[in-house]
Amino acid sequence: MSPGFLLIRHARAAGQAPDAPLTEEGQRAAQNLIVQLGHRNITRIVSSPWVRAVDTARPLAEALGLSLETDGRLTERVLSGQDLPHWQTALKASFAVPALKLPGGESGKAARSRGLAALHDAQQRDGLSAVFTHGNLLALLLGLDYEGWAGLRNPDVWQFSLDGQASRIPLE
Ligand SMILES: O=C(O)[C@@H](CO)OP(=O)(O)O
Repeated sequence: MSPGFLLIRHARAAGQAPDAPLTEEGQRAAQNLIVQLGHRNITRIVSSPWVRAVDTARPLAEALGLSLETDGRLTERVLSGQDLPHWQTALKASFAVPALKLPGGESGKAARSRGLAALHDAQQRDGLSAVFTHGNLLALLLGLDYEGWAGLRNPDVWQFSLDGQASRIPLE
């Protein structure tokens, strides 16, 4: 059986667009992941291709001498194709009703399913796979509710296994 995953939400970023970069604080936090996580048995690194996720993963990948793979199934879940004035209410509803699909958006159920497929393909027999992704998808993978999502930080790191066990790894 695979030892499982470290699921990591990217460090603080300057925006929500796919090309939004990390802030300076975010860059420092990404560097800090080297000392926070470098001693764990990470043998593979897979990231969402969006800039803020890749740039969070890169320092750790370089420090460990691992290649940085990307997987489009780890990109953020888009809640709606339109700007929603009450997006928190919509997001709360989507956590409560996983099949809920807003126009131009992706249901929580569909997002979770492609995220799990990416994890399935990222797993290693002999070590942890560090998987860098985004807040909403991370919450869906972990099985958190709206309040759990709201409590996530940037970055946030969780140990996770495909049988559903999840525990947060505190960062210093
Ligand atoms: O907060 C989140 O859940 C998402 C929203 O798209 O963003 P991020 O990529 O910043 O985690």
